[in-house]
Amino acid sequence: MVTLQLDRVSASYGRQEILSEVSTPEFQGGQVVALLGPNAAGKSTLFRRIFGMLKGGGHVRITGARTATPVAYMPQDTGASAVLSVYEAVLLARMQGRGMKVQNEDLAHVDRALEELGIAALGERDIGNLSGGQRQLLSAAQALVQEPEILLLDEPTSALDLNRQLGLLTILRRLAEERQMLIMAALHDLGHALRFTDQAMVLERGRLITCGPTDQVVTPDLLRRVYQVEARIEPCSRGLPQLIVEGAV
Ligand SMILES: Nc1ncnc2c1ncn2[C@@H]1O[C@H](COP(=O)(O)OP(=O)(O)OP(=O)(O)O)[C@@H](O)[C@H]1O
Repeated sequence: MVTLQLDRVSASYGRQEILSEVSTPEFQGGQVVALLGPNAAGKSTLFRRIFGMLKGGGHVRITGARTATPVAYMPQDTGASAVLSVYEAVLLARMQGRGMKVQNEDLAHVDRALEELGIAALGERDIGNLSGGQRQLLSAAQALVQEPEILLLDEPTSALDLNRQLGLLTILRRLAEERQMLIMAALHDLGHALRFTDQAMVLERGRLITCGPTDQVVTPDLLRRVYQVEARIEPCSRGLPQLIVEGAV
């Protein structure tokens, strides 16, 4: 089973250190981990560091991977400038690192990713003409079609309507279990974190301030200290944890 552990991971842009000695316990395939923290805390920077786009101190330890490139990364902003159809864009993502000889299996994976994310009907559309939410679902399809063992998602639901937010998070939860994939998602919606993730890690000004089971990490105290909001967490009528924000501190 794939595992990911951060050991005193640091990262800088030029001389400015952004991440400082971030260490975590070992996360495992099948888990969904929320990466939390206020704006500019360093969440995207941590993803770039894990993905290998940024170098820095410390170690990103990945063990038990079946493939040479086990990590896929869905960045936050996905401007689409190339003249490609949605289908072609997902196929191109699929072929990254696999050469250009497209097999039937690759096409089947593209179909499945588009189907799973509910955008199969957009296959022929030019990626330049998609709405923000459609583009976000396309990015998720481009990441999933690579069959990653570790999937890093930077605010994957930020442009989606409520129904699609729940839909995407439900699919990710299921895929993590079915494929024993480790998913790490940066989220600003702490209610979603409570509902859909097993573990949570919180960055503040580039430092990890807490990490553990989400229901032990996301507490009124954390919301007050880190996010400066007063909030309660209560079970909804279905017994699921619900975050009720009362206001700014
Ligand atoms: N390419 C870059 N060059 C220089 N500084 C950068 C660069 N990218 C990000 N930063 C800075 O690094 C810090 C962390 O940014 P990062 O995008 O990692 O935060 P974040 O937690 O993802 O924020 P948000 O929730 O607002 O998306 C910020 O102060 C940001 O201005």
